[in-house]
Amino acid sequence: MSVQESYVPTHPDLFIVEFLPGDFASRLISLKSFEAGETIADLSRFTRVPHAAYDTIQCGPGDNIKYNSDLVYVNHSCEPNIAFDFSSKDTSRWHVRASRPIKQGDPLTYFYPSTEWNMAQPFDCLCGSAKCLGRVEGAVSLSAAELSSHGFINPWIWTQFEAKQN
Ligand SMILES: C[S@@+](CC[C@H](N)C(=O)[O-])C[C@H]1O[C@@H](n2cnc3c(N)ncnc32)[C@H](O)[C@@H]1O
Repeated sequence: MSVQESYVPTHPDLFIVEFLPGDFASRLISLKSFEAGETIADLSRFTRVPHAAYDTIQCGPGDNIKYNSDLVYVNHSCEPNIAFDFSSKDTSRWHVRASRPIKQGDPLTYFYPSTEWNMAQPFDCLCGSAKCLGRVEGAVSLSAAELSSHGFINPWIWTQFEAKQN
């Protein structure tokens, strides 16, 4: 059975996965409109995993989680429309929110270096934005200006960045 055939939506009221041919070409589409700053979903389904992979997200240094949800299909964009916020010490407050207005039918994207310090699977970005950085390897390879011009960045990434400077 293919991934598509065995797919069971985790948030059928919020998202739909658009399965596209090619490696890692699928994407997550919003079924609703959101205002900038609006919370879209909590991240309560996550589980911690020991190693970073293409389908994990970093919530702290050496701290990787699996979403266990459709959110794994959110692609990177250098001009993203959502943000994953791991800034609270209380994990029940971790959430994903709209970083700019989102219309029903828009693909959902976030800026991967906002959570990924050093990515397990770097790639050449196809986001098509005028602000595109090209190669996406994680925050470790970005300058302060590059890091600060693509929306929200998780505080622990800034902490790593400052440590690297010193
Ligand atoms: C967690 S997956 C996202 C869902 C993925 N598109 C899929 O079909 O499974 C992350 C992978 O998607 C691909 N990807 C995500 N955003 C991309 C982008 N802007 N340009 C090119 N590839 C991207 C990369 O291969 C990346 O390692």
